Amino acid sequence: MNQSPNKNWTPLHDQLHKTLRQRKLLPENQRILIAVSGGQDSISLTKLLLDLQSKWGWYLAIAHCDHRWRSDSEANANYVKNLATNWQLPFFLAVADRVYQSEAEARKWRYQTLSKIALESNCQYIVTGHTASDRAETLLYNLIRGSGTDGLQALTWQRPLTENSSLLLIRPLLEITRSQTGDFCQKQKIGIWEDSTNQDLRYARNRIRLELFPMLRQFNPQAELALAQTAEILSAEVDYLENETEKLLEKVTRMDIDIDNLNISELESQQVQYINRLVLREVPLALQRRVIRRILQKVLPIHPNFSHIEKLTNLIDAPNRSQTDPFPGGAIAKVRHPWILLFYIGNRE
Ligand SMILES: Nc1ncnc2c1ncn2[C@@H]1O[C@H](COP(=O)(O)OP(=O)(O)OP(=O)(O)O)[C@@H](O)[C@H]1O
Repeated sequence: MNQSPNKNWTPLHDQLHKTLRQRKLLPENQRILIAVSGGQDSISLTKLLLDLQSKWGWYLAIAHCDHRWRSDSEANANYVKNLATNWQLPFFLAVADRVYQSEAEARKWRYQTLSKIALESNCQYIVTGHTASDRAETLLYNLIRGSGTDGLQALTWQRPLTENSSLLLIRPLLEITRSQTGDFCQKQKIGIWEDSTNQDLRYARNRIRLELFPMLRQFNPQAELALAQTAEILSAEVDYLENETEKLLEKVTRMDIDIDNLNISELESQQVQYINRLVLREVPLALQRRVIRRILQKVLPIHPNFSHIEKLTNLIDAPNRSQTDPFPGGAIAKVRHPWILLFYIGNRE
């Protein structure tokens, strides 16, 4: 890219410009709401987008959510407000009506609030400052908790935020590390609001960042980037597999074989999910497991784990009349060639 006349232009500007162009994340002339916490990542994102604004013709605005969690929450909000004023950007503040008990609850409120502000101000995009470092940490965290490959996708470039509107959440900094945003703020002489809870080792995420990652860097100084790239590769693979699973699921559960001769009166009070073993036998194990997991998600009262999925997958090749011991919630699966019959009580949907 040609050198910009802006003397503060940096390689990070070039990198983001390239990412936006290649991935088509934020098209020209769109209205964009930037979620700004006041930390180095979202501040860097705001400054970078502001500097790129004239090239892309965007409308930009800032939103900050005050969770009222910390004693300095209001000062934090004022800090972001002043920044918006200095940069001549419209500013929206939302203050939580109550103090949410868990991080998950607070996050839910934040995304709902940001969506509302975006819709009211006619913005089609909300952008956040999630970085490659966040992606690497999420990947590790999910890996340790055994979330399977879907959890390993770990933060995607974009996702829809609401069901009935086209509002999108975009994370443009997923190839930029936290140390890069730190350097950027320092060199651009932009102050940041340090969130004191980021140092609190009672939070698992902080321990991963402050204790685990320094160790991992001893094995590979680029550990964060390596993990973030792995998340990127897995993300595309999971998308592909999920598409295939969706198509297969329809075939596997379609009732196009005569089932009249199956004696299922023994469990009349229960519901039955039919699973076509002949179709499943023709596909790779990776897809068998995915289809089985999707069926169990619908039927079990809890999230199916590895052993639940294996138990049912094993019936694909098991002798006729084999059956499993009960799953949580009492569901039982029986083989009645060519079907697996999964008897269960109630329905999660
Ligand atoms: N209080 C806030 N107000 C506005 N935006 C925020 C706020 N907190 C976080 N964000 C946005 O979310 C991004 C990620 O922040 P952070 O990692 O602290 O949140 P998280 O809750 O861990 O992430 P996630 O939202 O993915 O669960 C920030 O870069 C910023 O864009």
